[in-house]
Amino acid sequence: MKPTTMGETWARMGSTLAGLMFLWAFIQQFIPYEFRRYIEKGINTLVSFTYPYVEISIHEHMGNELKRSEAYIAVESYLSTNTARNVKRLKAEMGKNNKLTLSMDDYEKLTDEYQGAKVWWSLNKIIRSSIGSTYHNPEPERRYYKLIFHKRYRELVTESYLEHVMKEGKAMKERKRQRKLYTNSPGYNWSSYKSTIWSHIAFEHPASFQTLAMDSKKKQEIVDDLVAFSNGKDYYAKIGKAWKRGYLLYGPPGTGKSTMIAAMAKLLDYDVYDLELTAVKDNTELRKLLVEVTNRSILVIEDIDCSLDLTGQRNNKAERLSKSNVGEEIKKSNDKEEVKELKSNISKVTLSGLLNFIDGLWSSCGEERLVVFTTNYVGKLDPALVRRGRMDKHIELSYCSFDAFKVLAKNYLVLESHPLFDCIHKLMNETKMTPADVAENLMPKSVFNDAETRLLNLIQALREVKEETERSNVKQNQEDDANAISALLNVSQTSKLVDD
Ligand SMILES: Nc1ncnc2c1ncn2[C@@H]1O[C@H](COP(=O)(O)OP(=O)(O)OP(=O)(O)O)[C@@H](O)[C@H]1O
Ligand SMILES: [Mg+2]
Repeated sequence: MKPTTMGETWARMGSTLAGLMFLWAFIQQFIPYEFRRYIEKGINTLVSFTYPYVEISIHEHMGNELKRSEAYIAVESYLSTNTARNVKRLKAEMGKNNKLTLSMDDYEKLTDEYQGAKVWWSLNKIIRSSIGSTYHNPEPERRYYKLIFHKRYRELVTESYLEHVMKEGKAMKERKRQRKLYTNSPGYNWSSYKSTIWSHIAFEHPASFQTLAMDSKKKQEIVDDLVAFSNGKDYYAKIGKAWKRGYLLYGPPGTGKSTMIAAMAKLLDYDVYDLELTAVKDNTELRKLLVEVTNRSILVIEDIDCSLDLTGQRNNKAERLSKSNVGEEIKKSNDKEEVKELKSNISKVTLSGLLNFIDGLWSSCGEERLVVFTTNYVGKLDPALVRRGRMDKHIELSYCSFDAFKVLAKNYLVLESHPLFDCIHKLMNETKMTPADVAENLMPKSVFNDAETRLLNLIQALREVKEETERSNVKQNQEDDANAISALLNVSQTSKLVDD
């Protein structure tokens, strides 16, 4: 690619055209309408005769498509290769390994050569005027690339060059890809200036399946399942199933559910979309969000039991107001702003709306996607939500086993074995401690903490948990005995009354 040499030509052509337009605007008011149509038609024919160039536009969004066009994304990465050298105004974005990826800025142009043919690319935008735009909520912008080439290269460009651009662009995008963590913001005004309703940051979570503490056989089974899924394009097409898979991760807090999601993303090199369901207004907004999710990604809904009420109406997470309370509050309130805020607390995301995306007709949009739900209380979930086909694989993450402890010891202490391991093994069979708590005890608490001190800390903590469990078991037994005795006494008193 070479820097544009067309600059002056464009400028000259622009001013000539502007002059002609002005002249035409002036004289057309003296010409009757019928003649004007003929003249305009004639001018168009003349221009197409004399203007030897062909133009192709590639829009970021086609028609009513909600997703960014794949062709646009491919052109963007194809042109980014030599952009840094050839273009003066650039946009920078964080790429792989903390390196900046550069692409051309709006209204920049550059020249490319392909098999002896010269072509010109430019990045333009259309600002659509809409009612109600303000400084904070400006007009929506629609970007598009324009490709210009001489008509004698029409065949070469349409049949070979564009294919080359698509292929190279997609390959470059994949090479430079930095994994991203996306999230949705509450009450987002999606018609505004941003082209996407997800916000993202670079995703560089250090967790991997090597560092994940769990039963090694179970871990291998999950890894095999994930790898088979990511290589399963042809298989899924053959059996007529959308190329996606659902995982339900359940278990007590601190057992590694979120850590496993990070490990999954690292293993498959996928992006993560962390969907905060309580921030989604209704099913329409949910649909807009989900069609924007890119391929090769994991859609995550954490704590699904807290996000969605199983009657179909969303629960307000934590202490938010319940629907009936909101209704009461709205009636009482005189403040318009407060009423607006209270109304926005009423959500309309339904269970059926969510299910429709997981395996309804909408699920077929996009491919190579994992859907992961996490919960602490698997029993609370609606069977419809977690049945196979929706959540294909159910994975229980539980308290730390000795096998899992060995992984943590390797991660935190770089130890494969130690004489204290036997004692820990025995205590772990008798107690329940989460991997998060085990990991915390293995962390250095000062610079002088060696591996042995940290193992002793863990033993101490395990003993405390064991004693606490025993104490609460004794208390529970005493309560049970007391309840049984009072029940017996009640029965004997009743029978005495009956006898009397
Ligand atoms: N199985 C595990 N392997 C390695 N580290 C773990 C594991 N489980 C927990 N941890 C450690 O404990 C911390 C908390 O774990 P994590 O956030 O994955 O738990 P969680 O199951 O998602 O909990 P919650 O249900 O509260 O969301 C992690 O940062 C990690 O360091
Ligand atoms: Mg979690």
